[in-house]
Amino acid sequence: MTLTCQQLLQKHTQEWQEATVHPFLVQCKLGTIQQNQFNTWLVQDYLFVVDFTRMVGRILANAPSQHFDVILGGLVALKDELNWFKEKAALQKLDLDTQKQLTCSEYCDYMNSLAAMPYPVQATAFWAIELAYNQGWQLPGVMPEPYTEFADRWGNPGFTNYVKLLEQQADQGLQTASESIQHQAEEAFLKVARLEKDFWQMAFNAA
Ligand SMILES: Cc1ncc(CO)c(N)n1
Repeated sequence: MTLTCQQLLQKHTQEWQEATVHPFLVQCKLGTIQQNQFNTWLVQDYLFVVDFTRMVGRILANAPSQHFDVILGGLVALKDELNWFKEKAALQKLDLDTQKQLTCSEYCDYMNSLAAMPYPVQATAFWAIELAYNQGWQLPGVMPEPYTEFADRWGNPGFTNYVKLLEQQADQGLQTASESIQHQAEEAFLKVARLEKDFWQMAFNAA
């Protein structure tokens, strides 16, 4: 039996719900999130995306060449995203040269540790990380200013489509993977879900 991304979502609905539905996002939607909470998220997510970009670069190096198109598209989007984060931080006079909080640090360490894992595990984690933000920012519905563009960055239809392509690539990798590798992919999915939940809570705690 081969594992698929959809099976992971069906098997672990509770964990995935906790990864993608959080008071932080609800309060962005309501416009009641505190500036301190939002700014903490902004700075820590920039630091996250720096290490995420490194992870995607390493995944590209392991991927079959048929997967390059989607991954290179992702890297181009990350080039834009990193510059966008810097602009947003500058507008709020936030210092990006800041220490990672513990949860951010744990997430980045985990992404670094994926370097030693087989490609299907990496591709599954990559898909899960992007899906978490795609669904997380999309589920609450249209957000008020100044959060509209944040929700749109990860919730827009083009991003949804990109995540579907990542899913196809992960599924393709899993199709020929051993049971042991499929098990590692499931563990990676659950680890990402837990770290996503903790990341929202980390920012929320800044109140
Ligand atoms: C914590 C976190 N997860 C996922 C993404 C999506 O890239 C992000 N920017 N930050």
